[in-house]
Amino acid sequence: MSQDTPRIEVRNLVTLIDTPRGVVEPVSGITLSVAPGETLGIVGETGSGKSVFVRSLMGLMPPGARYGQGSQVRIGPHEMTRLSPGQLRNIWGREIGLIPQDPATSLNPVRRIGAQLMDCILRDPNIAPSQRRARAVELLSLVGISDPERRLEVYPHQMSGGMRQRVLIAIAIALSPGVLIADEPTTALDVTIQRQVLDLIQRLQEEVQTSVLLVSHDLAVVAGRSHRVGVMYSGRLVELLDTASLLAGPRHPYTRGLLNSQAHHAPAREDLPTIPGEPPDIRNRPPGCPFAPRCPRASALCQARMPEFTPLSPQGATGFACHHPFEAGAQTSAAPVLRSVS
Ligand SMILES: Nc1ncnc2c1ncn2[C@@H]1O[C@H](COP(=O)(O)OP(=O)(O)OP(=O)(O)O)[C@@H](O)[C@H]1O
Repeated sequence: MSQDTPRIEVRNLVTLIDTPRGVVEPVSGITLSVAPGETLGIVGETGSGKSVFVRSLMGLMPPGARYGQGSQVRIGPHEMTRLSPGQLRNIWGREIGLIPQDPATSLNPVRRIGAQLMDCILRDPNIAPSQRRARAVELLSLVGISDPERRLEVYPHQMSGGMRQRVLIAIAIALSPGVLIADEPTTALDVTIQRQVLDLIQRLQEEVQTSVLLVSHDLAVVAGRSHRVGVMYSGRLVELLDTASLLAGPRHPYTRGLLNSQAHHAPAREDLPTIPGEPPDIRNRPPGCPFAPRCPRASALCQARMPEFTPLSPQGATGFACHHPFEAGAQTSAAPVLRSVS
């Protein structure tokens, strides 16, 4: 596999979930790839399908969920949609590491930090049993935990939320996976700690050339840290753009609305409207573009037909799905606000 081969390659990913009220499709035809050493941000409102998407990438499907026909998810050399549970468990940690949302519930409360780290380290055939403790100390130092020898002996409740999140990052990188998925890694943390944790993920990404998928409902969190940003709406990828284009003026009206709504980070400004209305219920999606009912530019065409993804660069590394996109670079008044917070 060459240096340039994407580490993550997703083609037409559809995730279906059987529910008592019928089948729902929280992830609906997503295609994207992530290069070695690249950080791709994934942003979308609550319920847009981000969590089901990242779990589908890992083969960690919710109960009752399955891949739609023709879905492809390649992580490194593995086609995830075809693996057995045993094969998947072997890949988790080695090829793909997950930094979960909530450090408070993701660690075992009754086991010491060192023991939890050791569970991962002992899966590494290159680390001799006599070196495992040293490796645990090294990992805690790497994620910026001071006095690591002593911290191996403590329980999760004896650490702050930010420190627990660092431990989870140490666990995620213990086997040096080529891909790290950070699913809302800072939602549960206060703003200063948020920044430190994001800095840490970025530093690890740069030092080790990991590919990172950084998932957040908050565009400001991903904008300053990602090479490209994918915008999800109602289970679909509506825009995929490089960060410079995001700040210069996105093409999709939803991305613009999202950008404008980020003004909540700054003092209220009347010239930055938020998006009126609610996303559609996925049990009852409109036939055309799911954003049409809220979109100021929507026409009869949008109500009737879902727009195709229009690629703007080779292999669809960037593009948008909209019948009435904004002109490239057409300014939005929110970009300076976003630039100042990321
Ligand atoms: N196990 C499930 N059974 C049925 N529907 C589900 C299941 N899990 C998720 N969904 C639905 O799929 C949609 C997407 O959910 P998902 O949790 O992926 O959104 P999200 O963007 O990650 O939101 P949040 O930021 O709140 O986590 C939602 O409408 C949700 O109700």
